[in-house]
Formats: sequence, structure tokens, C-alpha cells
Amino acid sequence: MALNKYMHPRNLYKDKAPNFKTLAEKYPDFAKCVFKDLKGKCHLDYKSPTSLRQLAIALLKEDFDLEVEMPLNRLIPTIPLRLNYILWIEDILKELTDVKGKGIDIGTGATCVYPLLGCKKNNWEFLASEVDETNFTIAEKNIHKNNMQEKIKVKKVSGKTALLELLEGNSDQFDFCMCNPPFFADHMDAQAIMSSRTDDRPEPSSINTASVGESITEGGEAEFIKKIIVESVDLQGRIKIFTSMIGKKTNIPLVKKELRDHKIPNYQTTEFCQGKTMRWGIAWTFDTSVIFPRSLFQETKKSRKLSLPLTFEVPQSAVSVYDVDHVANKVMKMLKVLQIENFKSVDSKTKTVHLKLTAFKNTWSHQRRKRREMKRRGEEQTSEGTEVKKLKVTENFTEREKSDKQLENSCEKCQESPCNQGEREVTSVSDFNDDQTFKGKKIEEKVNKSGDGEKAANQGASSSKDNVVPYVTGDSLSEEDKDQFLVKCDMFIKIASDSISLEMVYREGQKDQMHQILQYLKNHITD
Ligand SMILES: C[S@@+](CC[C@H](N)C(=O)[O-])C[C@H]1O[C@@H](n2cnc3c(N)ncnc32)[C@H](O)[C@@H]1O
Repeated sequence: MALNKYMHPRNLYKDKAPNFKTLAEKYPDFAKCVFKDLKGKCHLDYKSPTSLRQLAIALLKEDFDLEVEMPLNRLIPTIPLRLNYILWIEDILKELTDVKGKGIDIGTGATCVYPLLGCKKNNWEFLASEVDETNFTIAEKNIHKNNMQEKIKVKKVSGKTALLELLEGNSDQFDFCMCNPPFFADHMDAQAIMSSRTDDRPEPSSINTASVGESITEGGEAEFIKKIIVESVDLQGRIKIFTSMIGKKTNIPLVKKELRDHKIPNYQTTEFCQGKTMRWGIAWTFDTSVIFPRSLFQETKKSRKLSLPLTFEVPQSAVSVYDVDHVANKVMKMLKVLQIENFKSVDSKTKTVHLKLTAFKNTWSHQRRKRREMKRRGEEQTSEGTEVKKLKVTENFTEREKSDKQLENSCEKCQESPCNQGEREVTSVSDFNDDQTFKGKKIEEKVNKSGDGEKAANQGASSSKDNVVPYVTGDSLSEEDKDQFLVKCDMFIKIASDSISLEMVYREGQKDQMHQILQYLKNHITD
């Protein structure tokens, strides 16, 4: 299921979808809803209220040892989503001191699902409200069925307020309140939302059995949550953390605005992901010392994105012999020029070369600017009668700048010039510190004196025609430079079908620097 990878990590359905076959063997009423395909695999009709009900009943019994009854004409709770909400509350409470384990559930529904789960899992106590007579009666039954009447109380309310009426005549302190508010503003809203589905947002895979009172509230869920926010101002001494589920993403900014309007600065949203459905949660408190857990969805998404490898197919023209060893040697020489530390290991089975890279200093970007600077300084020096040789460098840079421009235009990531991705095209050799001219001089001397090894390294980073383009060797980093690294990543050079690929996998530090290093290698590997 698309969103399951973002489910709460402690959600037991994250990596283990309910096994219909096993459930059918244990629960006869559920078995009646299951049908088998030609291969004998069990399926469920998610459009059938009876099937959904029997699945929820079976899961609550199987995974939480909870006995419940649910009317077919009331909302049937999807258990993975309800569990995600409970797990988020657990995470919030972990950050608090002096937790009593007491919560409020606004509009508990017939199943009384949050109090039953919270009480069973965490031994929490609940005060719940319900406006609907049928829901109220069945919620009470479900509490008794599970012998939780000491822990869970439900109060029938008029629905004029969200919390105030529930707390009348009660002086308890609560750690949190939770709510799955009625969703729609009116029938038109419900109709519009159900019929606004596109290919991107297909038909819901399951049926909504909620009654009018359960799913429709004046102004929709945003107004309902606003009501809780307004009341929370008066109740801040009684309830530490206020939370609500949000069903429509577009309501999040409205709710946040209401919080800001009431000068409530400490709030946090989260995502509840399950199957194909995403819902959101919002939590707020008047206690500024509370630190809410960060959104797991955003963190997981970010770390998944970060772990995707960047790949590059090495062209045949990069090396004289097109094999992994030659490519690896060439790349290592380029890394030496860039002063990127690398540790090599080889997987002899797959013939893959693994280089563990650590870059301490950006030696690969802003080269045009730096060469222009060098050119200027070269001219200054020449006018003072020093080093005529620098003029050659100047001329060559002009040529080089042209080719750099072309390279810049070819930024593969954004296809724009200048690159707008914050991962600017990288072009030439090194980041010559501040005293470019001095380094240039020093390097020229090196070129003049250097043996084959250094010349070979130079080829890795500069045009063979342009052998006066300076370079620095990898041994010139100061201890200070090495104290802080820019980025660490792994590079794999391997055979991929009939070509050799270079793959970079991010480890730590600034990921955009890894993009730049790869771009540099792409631009210069055929030099
Ligand atoms: C979307 S349902 C949620 C039911 C249950 N909490 C769940 O998540 O499955 C909303 C519930 O709130 C109840 N409700 C609506 N307005 C209410 C109010 N002002 N006070 C208490 N309950 C209310 C409805 O009757 C309904 O049972």
C-alpha cells in the first residue's frame, strides 16, 4: 500500500497487513465476508459495510483483545488510522513530565474506539462525549463489554460546545484531548468532495457508513476545530495538550491561523498515513516548554529522498580501456585533485569498486569566478613585470570559460542556466583558497617539476590541451580543514548491463555538495 511506508513505526500494521486467511479461520463472521480468487488468495469487498465492520471487529479482537459491537449505519473505524492517532498521542506524552494518563475524546462514536485502544494499550483513563443517542448507547455497551467502566466514562452532550459542556461539573486535570471531528460542512460539501476525485485521487477504496450527524457539522471540520481552539483558551489550566484529527489538508492553514489569532504559538501538525489514505493531526498547548515530536512523515520522506543513489553512466571515451579498474583509477585521480579523501575496497564477486568519500572543503564549485579573479590578479602581476607565463594562463582561461559556460548550460538537474537548484554547475579544478596567484605560481612550479604521477592526476581534472591549468594535490588540507567535513558519501563503480556506472549514496553532511561533486565528475571525466 502506497502510504504504509510512512505509517507510524510502532503501528503493528506498518509491515504486516492483516492476514485475511488467518482471521477467517478464527472469526466465522469475518469468514463469511472473505472470498477467494483462483489462486486461493483471500480478498475482502471494501465497499461492503458488513465486510468493513467484520474486519474492524476481528482486528480489535485479534490484535487488542477488545470485544466490540458496531451498528452498520454508523461510522466504522479503520483500525490502522485510529492506532496512528493513539501512537502520536503516546509520542507527545513521552515529552511531558508529570503525566497522569488521563484523556478526553470528543465525539467518541459507537465503537468508542480511541478510549478502548488507549485504555487497553496504555491503561489511560478517558472522559468521552457523544451527541448521537445511538452512538452513546452502544459506546457504553462496548465499555462494559470490555470491563472498562472504571476507566472510561461517556457523557451524552447537546453538541452546542466541543468541550465546555463535557467538563461541566468536573474538576479533573487532563493530559490531552483528542477528536475526530465531523468532516463535512453540509450535504453539498460531502457531495462535492466525493465527486471531485480525479485520477490522482481515485475513488475511495472503502465505503463511508457514517450517519449525517457523524459526518456533517456546521462549517465543516475547520469550524469544529476552531470551536475547540476558542474553548481551549478557557480550558488551558485543565487540559495540557489539545489535539484534533484533520481530514482535509486545505483546512490545516485555516486551523493554524485560528491558533495564531488566539496567540497560541506552540503547535505542531503531523501526518497519519495508512493504505491509500492520509489524514493529519494538529496539537497545541499553552505550555511553551512542551516540545512536540517532529513529523515522522516529513522525516521519513526526507531520509528516503536522501538515501536515493545518484547514478551516472560513464562514457566509453572517459578511459583508454573501458573497465571498472580503469574508471576507478581515473575517478580516484580526480578525487585526489579535489582533495576528497577516499578509501577503496573491492567486491571481487561483483567486481564493484567501493570508495568511501569524505569531502572537507568545497574544491569544485565557483571555478569561473575564481579563474576570473586569477586572471585579474595575473594581469596585475604581469603589469608589475613578474611572471610572463601567467599571461598564457589568462588566455587559456578565456577559452576555458567558454567551455565552462557550455557546461553550465547543461546542468542535468534543472535544465536551466543559471542552474536554479542551489546545486550549481561545477566546472573546473580547485578552490584555490584566498591567495590564488600564489597558489597558481606554486602549482606551475609543480607542473614543471612534476613526475608522471602528478601529470596523470592533472589530466583527471583539466583539459589535456590546457596543461597550464593549475591543480592542487590532495595532501594540502590543514588539520583545521579536516576537523569539519562537508559531506560523506559512498561511491560505487560497477558494471551495469553493458556499461559502467558510477553511483553515489549519501551518508552525512550537505547533500547538495554530493550533487556538485558528481556534476564535476560528469563534466570532467572525459577531459
Ligand atoms: C467522525 S465521527 C468520529 C467517531 C470516532 N471518534 C471515530 O474516530 O471513529 C464524529 C463523532 O462526533 C460526534 N459529535 C458531533 N458533534 C459533537 C459534539 N459537539 N460533541 C460531541 N460529539 C459530537 C458525532 O456523533 C460522531 O460520533
